[in-house]
Amino acid sequence: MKALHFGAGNIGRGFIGLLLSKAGYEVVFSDVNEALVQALQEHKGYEVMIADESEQRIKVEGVSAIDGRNPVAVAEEVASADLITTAVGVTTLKHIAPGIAAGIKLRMERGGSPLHIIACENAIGSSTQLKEQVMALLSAKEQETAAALVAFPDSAVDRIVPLQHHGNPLDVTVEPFYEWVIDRREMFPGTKEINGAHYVDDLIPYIERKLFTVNTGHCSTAYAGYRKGYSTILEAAEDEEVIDLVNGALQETGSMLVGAYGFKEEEHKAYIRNIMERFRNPRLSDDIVRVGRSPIRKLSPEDRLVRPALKAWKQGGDIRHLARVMALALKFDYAGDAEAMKLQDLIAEKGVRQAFAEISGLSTEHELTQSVMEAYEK
Ligand SMILES: NC(=O)C1=CN([C@@H]2O[C@H](COP(=O)(O)OP(=O)(O)OC[C@H]3O[C@@H](n4cnc5c(N)ncnc54)[C@H](O)[C@@H]3O)[C@@H](O)[C@H]2O)C=CC1
Ligand SMILES: O=P(O)(O)OC[C@H]1O[C@](O)(CO)[C@@H](O)[C@@H]1O
Repeated sequence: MKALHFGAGNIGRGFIGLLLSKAGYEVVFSDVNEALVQALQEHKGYEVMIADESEQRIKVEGVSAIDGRNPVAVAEEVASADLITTAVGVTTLKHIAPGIAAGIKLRMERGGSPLHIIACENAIGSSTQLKEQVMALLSAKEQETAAALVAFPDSAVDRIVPLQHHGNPLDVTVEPFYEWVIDRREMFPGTKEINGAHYVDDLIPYIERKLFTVNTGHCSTAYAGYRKGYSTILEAAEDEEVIDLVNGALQETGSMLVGAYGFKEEEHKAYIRNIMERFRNPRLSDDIVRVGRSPIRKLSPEDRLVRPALKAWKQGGDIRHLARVMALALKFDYAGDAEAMKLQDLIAEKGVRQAFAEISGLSTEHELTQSVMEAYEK
C-alpha cells in the first residue's frame, strides 16, 4: 500500500508520515523544498522524538520523496497511490490541485482503483475545498467518472509540532498527544480504516471543538504573548494575564460548543484545562510567531476566531475575551510574516475598522466589530 503525502514539513513528517508508516503504508512525500526532498531521497527515513519524560525516539524508515514542482512525477504518483494526504497549508491547496487533477486523469485512463484524498490542514472542510479546486480542473464528463473513483473525506488533525532545530533537518520533535479524526461518511463503503486514525459519522462537532479550543487557545496565547514581548509559547502560557485571557476566550468558545453540540460541560472544561497544559510542555520550544502566523487567515470568517465568536454572539453568549484576542491579532505586526505585513498595510491604508470588516466578512457596524474596535483602542 502506497500513501502519497503532500508537504514533508512539521506535521507531514512528525504526524501523518509517521502514523501512515506505522500503519503499514509505504510513504512517498511530495514537497517543493529541494533540500528537504533531496535529504529524504538520500536518507529514506528520519526520527521522531516524543517530547515527554519517555524521550522516546521513533524511527520512520523506507520513505521516499518526489519534487512537487515536477508535474509528471506528481501525476504518476497520484495515479498509482492507494491513499493521498496533504499538510501544505490550507491556502496552498490550490497549488497542488493541478497535479492531483492530472494524476486523477491518468488514473481514470488506466482504470485505477478507488482513492481517498484527505487534507490534514487546520481548517473546516479542507478536503472539500481541495475537492472543489481539483474538480474545477476536470471536464464535466471527467468529473462524473472521478466522483465514482475519488473521495475527499474531511478530517481534523491535532498534534503540536513546532519549528525544528535539529542537526539532521529531517528529524522532528513532537508532543506526545495526537488525534486524527476522519469523516467516515465521505469514504467508499468497505474501505479498510487507517490504523491510528479515528472515524466519525459527523466531523463538524469534532473539527469545531478542536479548532475552536486548541487553535483558538494557541493563537490567543501567541497574540497576547507577542504583545507582551515574549518569544515562546511556553513563556506566554505561564504569564497570569495571558492565562486569564486565553482561559476567558476558551470559556466563551466552550459555552458556544456545549450549547451547539451538547458536549458535557464538565468534560469540556477538563478538555480546555488539558489543552492549556499542552501549551506549557517544557520540552517543546514553540515560537510565538509560528503559532500566530498568517493573521489574515486566522481572522477570516470561517477560521478559529471570527466563526466561534459569531456563533457565540448569535447564542447570546459572552465574547469579550475573543474580541480582545482579535484586537491583539490586528496588532500582530511581525515583519517576518507576509500576512502580518499585509494586514498592517491594510490598516494603514483603510483604517482598522474597515480592514477588520474586509478580513472578517463582518460589517463595520456589526456588534462584534464594535467590540473588537473598543478592545483595539484600549
Ligand atoms: N505544525 C503543526 O503542529 C500542525 C499543523 N497543521 C496544519 O498542517 C499544515 C502544515 O503545517 P506545518 O507542517 O506546520 O507547516 P510546514 O511549513 O512545516 O510544512 C508545510 C510543507 O509544505 C510544503 N509545500 C508548500 N507548497 C507545496 C506544494 N505546492 N507541494 C508540496 N509541498 C508543498 C513546504 O515546503 C513545507 O515543507 C497546515 O495547514 C497547518 O495548519 C495541523 C495540525 C498541527
Ligand atoms: O498551522 P496554523 O493554522 O497556522 O496554526 C498554528 C496552529 O497549528 C498547530 O500547529 C497545531 O494544531 C498549533 O500549534 C497551532 O494552533
